[in-house]
Amino acid sequence: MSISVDVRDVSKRFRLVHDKYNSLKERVIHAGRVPHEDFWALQNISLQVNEGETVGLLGHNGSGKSTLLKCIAGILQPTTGEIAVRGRVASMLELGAGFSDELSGRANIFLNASLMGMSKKEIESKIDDIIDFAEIGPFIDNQVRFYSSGMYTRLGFAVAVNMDPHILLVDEVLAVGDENFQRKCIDKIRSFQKEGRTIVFVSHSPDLVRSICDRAYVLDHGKIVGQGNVQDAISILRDFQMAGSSLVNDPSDPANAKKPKPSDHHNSGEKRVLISSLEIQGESTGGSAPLQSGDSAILRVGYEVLNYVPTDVIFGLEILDAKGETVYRGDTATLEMPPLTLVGKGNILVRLGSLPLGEGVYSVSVSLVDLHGGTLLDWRSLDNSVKVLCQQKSSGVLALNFTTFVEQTI
Ligand SMILES: Nc1ncnc2c1ncn2[C@@H]1O[C@H](COP(=O)(O)OP(=O)(O)OP(=O)(O)O)[C@@H](O)[C@H]1O
Repeated sequence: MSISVDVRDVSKRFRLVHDKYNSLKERVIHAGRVPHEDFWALQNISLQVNEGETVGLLGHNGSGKSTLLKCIAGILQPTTGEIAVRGRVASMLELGAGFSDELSGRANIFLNASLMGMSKKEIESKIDDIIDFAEIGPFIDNQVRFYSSGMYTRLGFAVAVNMDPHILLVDEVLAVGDENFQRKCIDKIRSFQKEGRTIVFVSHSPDLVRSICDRAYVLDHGKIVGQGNVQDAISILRDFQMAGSSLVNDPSDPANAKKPKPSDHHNSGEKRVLISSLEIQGESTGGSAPLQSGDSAILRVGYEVLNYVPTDVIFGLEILDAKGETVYRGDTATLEMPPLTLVGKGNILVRLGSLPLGEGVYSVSVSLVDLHGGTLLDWRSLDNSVKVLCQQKSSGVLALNFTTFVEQTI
C-alpha cells in the first residue's frame, strides 16, 4: 500500500507580534525591530496516511489540527520538517477559506478550481454538479459576502469534492451545515472511501470520527500524544479532556502537581482503583427510565481499591452532548471540595441536582485521580446512553424556563 500523505518531523512556528514600541526612546533602542514572541503551534509531528485510508485528527481547541491540515494542503509552509503528498489535493478548510468576498459564487468556483489545478474546460463540465451539490440556487451569481455561513460551507465543500481529488482534507465543515447537508456530505465522503480516495478529517465530534475514520491521531499543544484505532484515540482524547492537562505542562510547576497525567491511564497498566460500574437514575423516574429535564439525578459509581490501601481521590465529572461537545466539566479539586477517601469496595453516590438539559441523548464520564500523585486512576463513561426527555418544545442543550414582560418607556 502506498503512502498518500507523509509528514516527517514537522514543526510550525508562528510569530506573535506585540504592540509596537510607543516612545521615540524605545524605537531608537530597538532600532525598528518589531517586538514579537515565537509560538510553536506544531512540534515534531510525524504521521503517514496510506492511500485509501480515512484518518481523523482529534484534539482540543488550539491543539494544532487546522495548522497541520493547512501545512498538508500547502497553504502554510512548515518551519522545519517535510511533507510529501501524492496526488491532487482538495481541501475544505476553515469557513470560506480561499473565497474572495467581492466575487460571485460562480466566479469563486472558477477561481478555486483553477487554484486546485483544474482547466477551464474541466471546470465548465463540472460547474452544474457543483451548483447542484451546494444548493445555492439563484444566489450563485451573488457576491459571496452576502452568503450565510451555511451557504459558504456548502459551496466550499461542493467545490472540493467535485475536484476529483486523490486526497481530501476536511476541517470541521460538517459542524456548520444543516442536518440534510451533513448527511449529503457524509454520503459523499463514504462514496470517496469506496472509490479508494484518501481523506484526512478534522472534527471535534468523536461520534463523527468514529463513524467515518479508520484510525485517528490525537493532538495536544501541537504534539501527537496518541494514535490508533478510533476507539483508542477517543479514549486518549477523553483522558486529556478529563485531565485538563497536557504532556507539555511542566511537572515541576506546582500548578500542575495535582493535575492528572492522562498517559498513565493507558501506559502504566498499574490500576490501583477500578471504576467497576456506572449508573445514572432520575430521582422521580428511577430505574433505567429516561431522565426528565429539570429532575434531580443520582450517579452511582461503583469502585474497587485493588491494593486495600485507602486512597484519596479527586472525582471528575463530564457531560457531553450527542455531538461530543462538552456540556459540563468539573472536578472536586477545581470546585474546592474535599477529596474522597476510598477503601475496599463500594459506591460513590453523586447527587447531580436539577439537570436543566434539553431533550436529547448525552454521554456522562467520570474519572478518579490520585490526589497525591496526580495520576489518572480510572475513568468510565456511559457513551450516548443517557436519554433526557423534555416537556418544552424548545431546542438546544439547555432547557430554559424564561418569562417575558414588557417595560414601556414612553
Ligand atoms: N496565523 C497564526 N498566527 C499565530 N498563531 C496562530 C496562527 N494560526 C494558528 N495559531 C495558533 O496556533 C494554535 C493552533 O491553532 P489551530 O487552529 O491549528 O488549532 P485547532 O486544533 O485547529 O483548534 P480549533 O479546534 O479551535 O479549530 C492556536 O494556539 C492558534 O492560536
